[in-house]
Amino acid sequence: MNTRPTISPELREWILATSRAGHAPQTVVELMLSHGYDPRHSRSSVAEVLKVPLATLLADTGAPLAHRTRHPEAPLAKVGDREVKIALSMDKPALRVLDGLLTGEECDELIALARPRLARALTVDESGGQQVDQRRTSVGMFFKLGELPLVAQLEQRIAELLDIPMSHGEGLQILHYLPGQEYQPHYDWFDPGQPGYSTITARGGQRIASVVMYLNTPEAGGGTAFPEVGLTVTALRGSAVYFAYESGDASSLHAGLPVLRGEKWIATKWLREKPY
Ligand SMILES: O=C(O)CCC(=O)C(=O)O
Ligand SMILES: [Fe+2]
Repeated sequence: MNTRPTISPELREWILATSRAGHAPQTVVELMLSHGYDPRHSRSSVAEVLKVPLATLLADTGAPLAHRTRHPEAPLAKVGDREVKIALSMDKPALRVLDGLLTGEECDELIALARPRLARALTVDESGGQQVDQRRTSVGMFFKLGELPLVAQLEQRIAELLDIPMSHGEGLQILHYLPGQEYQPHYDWFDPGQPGYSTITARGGQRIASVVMYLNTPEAGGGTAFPEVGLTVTALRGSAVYFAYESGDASSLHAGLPVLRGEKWIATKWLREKPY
């Protein structure tokens, strides 16, 4: 019996390109599964094209492996052509302040790209739908994953810094706050007890970490507060706060404090445990 998989030229090309982009063979398998490919076919195709032993790829089933982020270590992390400063580290919640994650020009360009597309920011409601929420009064928009070269470049930088495939990221969200606007204390992870939990996590699973990037420096106010640990991260153009919250860490409660003067622009990247 011929046990070699039938692999279309397109699929072969995609597997090679995905591997060249830095994804491990197992991740390529997971990506295929998330696109609806049959588990056995995914595994045998990746083994064949990337010339890795079939036994090194998980025999399993269709359920992609849960992934964790790596917390960057002080003092510096080199990612591509950037040197990011780890200005502050905290264990609980697992948190890092990342200085110089973006250049000033990148911040300005993101704002310019997002500005014409802003609408009132929503939150996820109990059943997994989107809702207007009094706790969140900013306006915002989402870029699709890799939608523009700058967006893709930033997503690649975050993926490398946190050692998690780009495919685990939700689309980049841009938020704009004016004086008085805020995002009241909340968790970014989804409560397993809420009715819409299985709908919200059907794609990508649970959220495991967030990166909030500051695209400008508000004149006053607008920091990100972590009230459980008495920490406020200053919103400074080009810097970011990364925090992770495995198994729904309650210490990751946080808030976008009201802007007092000026305005505030952020880009938020949420990461999931599985390809999203
Ligand atoms: O505005 C901030 O500083 C925090 C934003 C935030 O918590 C979020 O986008 O989930
Ligand atoms: Fe948040």
